[in-house]
Formats: sequence, C-alpha cells, structure tokens
Amino acid sequence: MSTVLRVRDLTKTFGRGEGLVRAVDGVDLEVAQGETVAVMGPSGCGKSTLLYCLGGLDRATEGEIELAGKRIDQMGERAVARLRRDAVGFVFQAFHLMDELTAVENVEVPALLAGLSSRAARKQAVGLLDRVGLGDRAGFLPSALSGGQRQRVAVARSLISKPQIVFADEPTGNLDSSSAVDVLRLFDDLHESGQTLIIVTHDARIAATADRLITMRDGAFIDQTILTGGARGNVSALAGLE
Ligand SMILES: Nc1ncnc2c1ncn2[C@@H]1O[C@H](COP(=O)(O)OP(=O)(O)OP(=O)(O)O)[C@@H](O)[C@H]1O
Repeated sequence: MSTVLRVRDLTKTFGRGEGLVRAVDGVDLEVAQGETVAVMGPSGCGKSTLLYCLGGLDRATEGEIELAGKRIDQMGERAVARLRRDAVGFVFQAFHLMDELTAVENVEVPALLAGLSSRAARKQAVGLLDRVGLGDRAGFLPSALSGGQRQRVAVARSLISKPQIVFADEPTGNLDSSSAVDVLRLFDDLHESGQTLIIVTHDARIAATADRLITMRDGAFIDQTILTGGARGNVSALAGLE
C-alpha cells in the first residue's frame, strides 16, 4: 500500500532559553493510504501541535514531512496552502461556519471552490448532512443550530472535497453521544472509501476504532499498537456511546 504521510525526526519547539518547550520531540511516522491512526496521551503532550505540523498548518522546527507525496517542510506557504486545499481535510473543534450561509451552503463551499457544478455540490452536501443526522436542518442558518449541530456541519464541510488525508482533533469532544456516533459513522465511510484518517482523541472507545493507536508523552511516541478485531466497521456498536 502506498505511503501518504512520512515523517522523519519531527521536532517542534516553542519559546527559547529557559522557556523552551519541546512540544514534539523527534518523532518518526509512516502512515499508509487508507489507514486510520489514533493518537492519545495526556494533556499537553503535543498531540495538537503534531497534528498542526503534519497537516501543514504550522511549521516544524526540524525534521522532514512528506504529505501526499510532497515535502511540505521544503515548500513555500502558498504551495502548502494549495496542497492543504487539494489533499487535506481538517476536523477541529474550533470550527468556523459562515453566519450568513445556511448549513448546506456552508458545506458546499469547498466543493464549489474546487470547481464542482452547483448541482453536484448541492447533492453531495445534502448527502453528507444526512449522514451526520442533519438532513432536516440543511436550510438553517448556523445561529439556529446547537453547538453540536454546528460542529457536525463543519465536519461535513471538511469532508466534501474527499480529502486524501483527514486530520481530526477531538472531533467528538463536545458532541452528545448520538451525534458522536454520527460523526464516527462518517469516519467509517472515509475508511471504507480508502481515505486516511489521523485522529487525536482522549476517548479510548474512539481510539479502539482505529487500525493503529499511538501513545504520546512529552512530545514523543512511547507506544504504537496495531489494533485488530476492534470496533471498526461496527461503530454503532460502540458500547455506551449511543
Ligand atoms: N503557540 C504556543 N506557544 C507556546 N507553547 C505552546 C504553543 N502551543 C502549544 N504549546 C505548548 O506545547 C505543548 C504541547 O501542546 P499541545 O496543545 O500540542 O498538547 P495536547 O497534547 O494537544 O494537549 P490537550 O490534550 O490538552 O489538547 C504544551 O506544553 C503547550 O503549552
């Protein structure tokens, strides 16, 4: 299987001198196309910083990152932005919807920007909203949606361009159980269609749906476990989530 993410000796520091923080400290990683990787670890161990660097949202201090076949550590800002647009999806808690657009209009924006016809974009956006349990809210403005509903709209939006690789940071963090299951089902669809998913979570039940679990501490990987026979493919059976 082809490798979609290859990382060598990635280090990200903040500050300097006495205040220097090694948020990510010499990490190596290879992720195959179609693989789902969960990253867990205590608060402050560097999970979000890792995700930001891998997805080209922040610059590494040292090390090599090859994302979708391109060395992003050697690329200029514009080229990285293009690669993000074409190959990467982000599911973060700090989602930003456009207040004046309805749910379905928000979801279709990336597809329209990518050149899809408005009819095709609408069809895909409606399908994704259905998938996250918001089919009946497509015409609502964000102000008329709950926090969890807005978050699910943002998830649908980040997946409409069918990114080759999706980075998710606590994607179910402030969702109620049944909304969380909707989002996980969507991730399951991604897995089925061969997309790659890197997911940071504090929830062991979500981590159990991955192919591989990485445990971080103090900026380093302290354990990597291949998960077999997990709950993947049967998300709705996740005990206690629904
Ligand atoms: N912009 C920044 N400036 C300075 N230090 C930072 C910055 N961003 C992160 N850090 C530090 O880097 C370390 C790793 O932070 P990070 O947010 O990656 O951890 P995390 O594992 O995602 O934590 P959590 O689970 O609480 O979200 C922390 O010590 C944090 O204080």
